[in-house]
Amino acid sequence: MIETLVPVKLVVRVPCAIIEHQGKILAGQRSPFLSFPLKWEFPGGKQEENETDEQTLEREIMEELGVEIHIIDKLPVTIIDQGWREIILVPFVCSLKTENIVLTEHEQIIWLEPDDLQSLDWTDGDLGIIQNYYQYLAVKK
Ligand SMILES: Nc1nc2c([nH]c(=O)n2[C@@H]2O[C@H](COP(=O)(O)OP(=O)(O)OP(=O)(O)O)[C@@H](O)[C@H]2O)c(=O)[nH]1
Repeated sequence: MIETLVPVKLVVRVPCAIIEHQGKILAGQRSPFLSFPLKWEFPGGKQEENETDEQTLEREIMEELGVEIHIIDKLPVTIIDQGWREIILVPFVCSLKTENIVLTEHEQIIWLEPDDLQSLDWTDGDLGIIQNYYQYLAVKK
């Protein structure tokens, strides 16, 4: 019998928020000291045990931006295969329930018109999320 060792791949589920406010969308720039330094992302983070996607998102947004959000819609997931791990990005369209943003992790944030989102240097996978968001907006019209 031939035995082979099948490497186990880490799977990380990451709910993230496309936050709409006054016609603009929030993008966050990652810290220079973390993975994907200075890349742009939709705020969010890794799911913890026994959390729903929505609970993770509300917790992460409170931790990272200090605000509460309304979750409006869920967009298709995007999977990023990094070889050693797979990141399942779960994007939600959201609005702000409270508005006083205090940054605890991001280098900076920026509010952009939807059409301008593609001008930033996003983390892998986020351009797919942006395309899905455009389709969502087109159907909503
Ligand atoms: N929140 C968020 N994370 C994203 C996006 N795109 C993307 O690839 N990611 C990746 O998903 C993971 C989110 O985990 P995290 O927010 O806890 O960040 P982290 O730096 O502690 O994670 P890491 O050091 O394990 O990479 C990161 O590796 C991040 O780079 C995105 O749009 N939003």
